[in-house]
Parts: sequence; C-alpha cells; structure tokens
Amino acid sequence: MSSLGSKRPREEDSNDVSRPRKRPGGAARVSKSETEAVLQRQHQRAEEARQAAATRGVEEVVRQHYNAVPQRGRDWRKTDSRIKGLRSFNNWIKSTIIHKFSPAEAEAEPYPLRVLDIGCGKGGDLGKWQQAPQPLELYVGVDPAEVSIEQARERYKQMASGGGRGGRGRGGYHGGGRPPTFHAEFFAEDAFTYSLGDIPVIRDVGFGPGSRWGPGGGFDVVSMMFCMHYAFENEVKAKGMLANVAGSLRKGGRFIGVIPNSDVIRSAVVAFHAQQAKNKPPDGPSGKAEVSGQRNDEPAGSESPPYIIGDQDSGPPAEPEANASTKDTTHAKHTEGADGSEVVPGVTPAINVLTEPSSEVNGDVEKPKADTASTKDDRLRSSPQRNEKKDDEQPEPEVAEWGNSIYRVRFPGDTPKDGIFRPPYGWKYSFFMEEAVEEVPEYVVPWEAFRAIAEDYNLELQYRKPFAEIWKEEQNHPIFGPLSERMGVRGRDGGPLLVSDEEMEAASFYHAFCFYKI
Ligand SMILES: C[S@@+](CC[C@H](N)C(=O)[O-])C[C@H]1O[C@@H](n2cnc3c(N)ncnc32)[C@H](O)[C@@H]1O
Repeated sequence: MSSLGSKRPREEDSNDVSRPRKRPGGAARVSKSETEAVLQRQHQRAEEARQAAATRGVEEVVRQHYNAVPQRGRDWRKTDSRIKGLRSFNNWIKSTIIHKFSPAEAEAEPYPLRVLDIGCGKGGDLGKWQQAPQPLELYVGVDPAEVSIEQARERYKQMASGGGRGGRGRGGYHGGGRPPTFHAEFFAEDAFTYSLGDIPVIRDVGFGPGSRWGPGGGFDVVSMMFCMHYAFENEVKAKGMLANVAGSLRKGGRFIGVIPNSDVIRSAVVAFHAQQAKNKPPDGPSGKAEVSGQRNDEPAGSESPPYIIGDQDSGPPAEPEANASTKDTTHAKHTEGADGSEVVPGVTPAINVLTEPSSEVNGDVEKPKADTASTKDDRLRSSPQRNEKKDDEQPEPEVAEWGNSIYRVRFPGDTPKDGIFRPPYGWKYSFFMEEAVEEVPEYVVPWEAFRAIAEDYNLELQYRKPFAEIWKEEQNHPIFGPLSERMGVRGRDGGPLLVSDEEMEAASFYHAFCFYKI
C-alpha cells in the first residue's frame, strides 16, 4: 500500500515475551550493579512508553476509540438509547442525502451503482444503500478501525443470509430485510494517509486522477458520513483524503457526506469572544493577544500572504464563510457569503467560559496542537474553582466551550476572534456525544476554504445544507416525509417530532454536502 504522505508505520513484533521468574531467593544473588542495570532499563522503558504515548497520533486515538465503541443491537438503539431521537434523525438525514444524490442520471438507462464508503464504521449505512432508489452492484467500505470493519463484514454477511431486520416495510431504510443485491468488500485502512488505489477492488474499479486524455476513477458515489473532519488535522491529511475521493470517482460521480458545520462553530466562537469583551474591565488593555484570522506563526501585524490554492503555506483569504443555504441545483456554484459576525439562524449555542492552561507563546497565540483530546475530567473541571486567582498568578486564558447534556464542544486553547480559522488546518477541539463519541479530537473544516481546495481536485459544490434546514425542507416530501415516520423521527400520520430540543441542537451542529466530479 503506498503512502500519500508519510511512510506506513510497521507493526513491530512484540518483544514482550514473559520470561520465567527467578526462583524465590534468587534476587539475593543478583549483584548491586545488575540491580542498577535492571532499574535503569526499567526507567528507560518507562520513558520510551511515555514518549510513545505523547506522540501517539490522533489517528491512533480515533481508531482506538471507534474500535472500543460497543456494537449495540437495533432494539437497544430504538428503545433504551437516551438519544434515540437523535439517532433516528441522523439516520434519516443520511438516507435522505443518499436518496437525493444517487439517482439514475439517465432515467431510461439506470445502471447499478458502485459506492465507496470512506469511514464506513460498523456498516451502519449498508441498509440505507440497499434501499437507495438506484440499485448497487458494489459497495466498498474502508475504515482504519479494524474491529469496526469486522463488524461491518459480519453485518453484510447477516444481510446476505437474510438475517437483517427492518426493510422498507418495517423500519424504513435501515435494516435490510431482503438479502443485498450487491457485492460488498471491507478494508481496514487509513484513507487520509494511504492511497486507496492500492486496494485491489478499488484499483479494479478504477482509480486515478483522470484527465481529458484518460479515465479517472470508476466509482459513482464516494460517501463520507461523520468522518471528513478527522482529516483536517493537517494539510497533508486533508489533501490525501481529497486525492482518494477524487481518484476514486468517475467523471460525473458524486462525493456526499455530513460534517460539523463551521458556520455553527464560528458563531459560537464569535459569541464567546463577544462575551469575553463584555466581561473585560472597561479601562486598560487586556494584555491578551487577539486572534483575528492571522496565521499563528506570523509576527503580529505582518500581512498575510495571498492565498494560493494548493500552496503548502498559504491560508485562504479572510473567508466570508458561506451562508449555509446553497441552492440545490446541479453544478450550481456556491456564491452566498456572510459577514464574519453572522450567527447561523436557529443555532445559537450557549457559550460557557471555562479556563484552561495558557497556550499563548510570547504574546502570540499558539494554534491548537494535534495532540490527544483532553479528558472528560479536564472538561468537567469547574470554572469557578479555576477562576480563583492568587495575586501572584497570571490570569488564565478562557476557552470556548458549548453544548448541552447530549453533546459538548470544547477548544483546548485560543480561537480566532472573528471565527475565521486560518490556516484552515489543525484547529482541534474535543467533542463529546452521549453514547457515541467520548472526548475525541476533531478538527474544524472551514467550509469556504475546503470548498476552494476541493475545486483543485475537480470537485464542484452542488449542495450544502445544515441538518435543521434539511428537515424543514424535506419533512413533507412525498418520500422523505413518510420515511421520517417509519424511522421514528416523528409520530405516525404527521405526528409530533420525536426529537427533543437538545437532540435537535446537537443535530444542528452538522451540515450535509454533495460535490460533483467534473
Ligand atoms: C462517527 S464515525 C461514522 C461512521 C459511519 N460513517 C456512520 O455514519 O455511522 C467516524 C468514522 O470515521 C472513521 N475514520 C477516522 N479516521 C479515518 C481515516 N483516516 N480513514 C477512514 N476513516 C476514518 C472512524 O474510524 C469512524 O468509524
């Protein structure tokens, strides 16, 4: 498997072979120098382990987290889950996006789809693809969490043996019921670091940049549900991810997905800074460096270089991040803009001001580091206690944090005052979602910057919408309306919404998108 960026880490053979213990009393014959040597080796090993843990990549943290998420049965998810409304709603959104963007282009000649699901997890979307309006012939699932991949394989096998539940008549779009009509393969692979062109079935279908002289990829749809934000740790990963997406798609193919909405993040961050300014004593400077869309590694006051797409070291222009309501028209360019202080309608997260150890370096603000997420305990440290300042202590910087009893977002350090994240990579926050995500590091995907970079890969924006708007627009659709009832988003016969306000606020953190490969 070739690497897109770095070299594949080799799995070292474990040297941890237990030796037989010395018999009792044997220690007495070990000399002092031998004991010292053993202690020194132990010390060295402990130090190596500490260093390994400190440098453990974010991908490793994410992989381990998803591997450890228990697989719960559908009955549990439908009855015992505290967030069953949110689960149903998110599944309905995914089904709707899959349905909307995998129709036959030439209705007269429908052909079976080839779908690549990057970050497929435990195969939760297999049933949705089974129920897509256009039949599939091939589904390829890729995810670095090998336990999840095994569970996805098992799920497909169960579907193939007719063991799935639900189906169109019983539970909507996410069960199966009928054996799948398509062939499926699953691979444990990091799709941001390694080229997917090395996976035999993907190579067979077709993989490559493509040009007007030759073919590109052979997939009709690449799907990335709740996954792409992990790629924005750095430029190499984000572009590695895009090279895999674009390399897999045929001309005219679609790239669909859902991710956290940077407009929501920006609104929350801007509101946080506004609150900070209000709390500031009226006289005198705060002494705090202001982060206002300037690269963190530049001296304060220097001008940002012009943004060149694809240039390793350039950030995007002070991006007027798009208003999230792009028109749903094929090939429509995303043109709406919004000023930096806009708050996404209907989504004004409550901001908590917590304190955190300083990330300021020499008056400049250090960009969030790509290290592991802070622990839940860190997160729950109460602000009043930490605000107790002794006279000789420097005031601790405060960090943006918001959420409710279901979800929580928290930046570990400073954030740009205008909510514009430049450069567009590496803006880490920790994310907690009840029953689903335990304090995993995620990265802001600054939308306009991402859209511009995607164009470099011949991916043109076709659709982008926040979840809440999708619900508003599609709830009475002749297909998606009844589907929402079958999936438990609302009661039967146009009954009440079964998603609580807190669940809807958590869902409103996300938006969905579709790009078109030109
Ligand atoms: C929130 S889960 C979503 C799973 C599934 N798409 C869904 O919607 O239910 C995010 C998934 O992204 C996967 N992921 C994280 N880093 C990845 C990478 N480098 N390549 C591919 N998948 C990745 C995780 O392992 C995890 O399964």
